[in-house]
Amino acid sequence: MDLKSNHSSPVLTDPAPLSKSRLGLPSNITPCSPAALLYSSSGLYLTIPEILNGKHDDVLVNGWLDSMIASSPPRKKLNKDIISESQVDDNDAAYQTWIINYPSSLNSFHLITNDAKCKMIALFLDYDGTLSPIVDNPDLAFMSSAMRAAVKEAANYFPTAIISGRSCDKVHEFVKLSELYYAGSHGMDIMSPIRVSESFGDHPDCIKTTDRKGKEVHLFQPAREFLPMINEVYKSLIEITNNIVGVKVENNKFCVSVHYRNVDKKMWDQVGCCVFGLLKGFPRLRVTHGRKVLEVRPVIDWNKGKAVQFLLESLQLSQRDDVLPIYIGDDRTDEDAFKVLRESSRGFGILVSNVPKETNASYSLRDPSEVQEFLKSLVRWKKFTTSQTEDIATIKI
Ligand SMILES: O=P(O)(O)OC[C@H]1O[C@H](O[C@H]2O[C@H](CO)[C@@H](O)[C@H](O)[C@H]2O)[C@H](O)[C@@H](O)[C@@H]1O
Repeated sequence: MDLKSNHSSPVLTDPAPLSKSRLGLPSNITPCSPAALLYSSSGLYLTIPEILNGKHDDVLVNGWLDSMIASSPPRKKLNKDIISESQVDDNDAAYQTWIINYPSSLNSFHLITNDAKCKMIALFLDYDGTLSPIVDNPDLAFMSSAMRAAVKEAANYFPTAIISGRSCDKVHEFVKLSELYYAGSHGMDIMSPIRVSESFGDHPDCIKTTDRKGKEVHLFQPAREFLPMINEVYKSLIEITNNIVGVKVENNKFCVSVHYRNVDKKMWDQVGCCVFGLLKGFPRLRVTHGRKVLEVRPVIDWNKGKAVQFLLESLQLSQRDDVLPIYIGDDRTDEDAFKVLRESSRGFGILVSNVPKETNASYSLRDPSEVQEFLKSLVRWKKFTTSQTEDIATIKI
């Protein structure tokens, strides 16, 4: 990736913003009744009752509503009283088949360390669902102190970055570790060390600033020009979803999350209608699906995968054959990072999931507690191999 040769903003040349195909809708259908949706990027001319009166026909429901449902698999029920034995068996059988292709990185730890022999591991960690368990209230997605200790210890041995959909500030508030690198807003807000190499240093979206400790750093914000638009959309979304019980709209600086986890399933189409309807007036914004969340973000060619490449370059690790990047994440947006690693044949992704999912990751872990165990195992292995190397060096002397 070379941004130096092209100093334009990484905005997609053909954004195809919110086309019907992008929404998964056939060409003869608009997401919501056109008469009901009169938005412009500078103002909103629609009241909630109008949206609620909009027709939600089958085709509409089979479009983004299906995506909303598909991206929100139910949490696995462990209580056998609630689901039948045969269902439990079916689910387990599907998982057991899936895990053959995406083995547990705890059970296949020897394969991973074999790969990592004589290499420097670079760790990339997603936050929600990876370092902290998924909870109903996004404001309460705290990380346990045991997990914090495991990440801190890992960062002592491997360059470690958090790449999250949340704003940098918010994820830093949760993680509270200054020894890490942070990429917020799905990688659209990166604070990285000052580079010796110039390939990003003089990019117009990359400025020099100081971090919380007063240290000089580079701040890379490829979507900076979208800030006023994102704020406008954030305010409008709060307003138009106001009547839908359980909706939560979260400002993540360069993107907005619209959560429907606590919304009655019957109302999900109305959440979708509000979001996709509003965005008809903002062709430079698009929606991606997360775990019971619609994420509104700029149509720019930037994602968590690009953020991984950017950080590897910033840390001057991208040209080295002896670096093994490992990315751990649970969400659809993490797939961009898994894909980058898979396609470059450098390192690999680990998907955090206890249900079978289509993925570009190579390994899996069931939940954040297994992530914690994996990080601790990596550190134990690293300490052991380092002490062995030191022993050999001592014998030679
Ligand atoms: O990239 P991530 O760090 O995984 O962030 C993705 C989104 O995570 C958060 O939402 C998710 O976790 C919440 C807390 O467990 C949960 O309530 C919600 O349903 C999940 O979608 C966060 O609130 C979003 O802003 C992030 O974009």
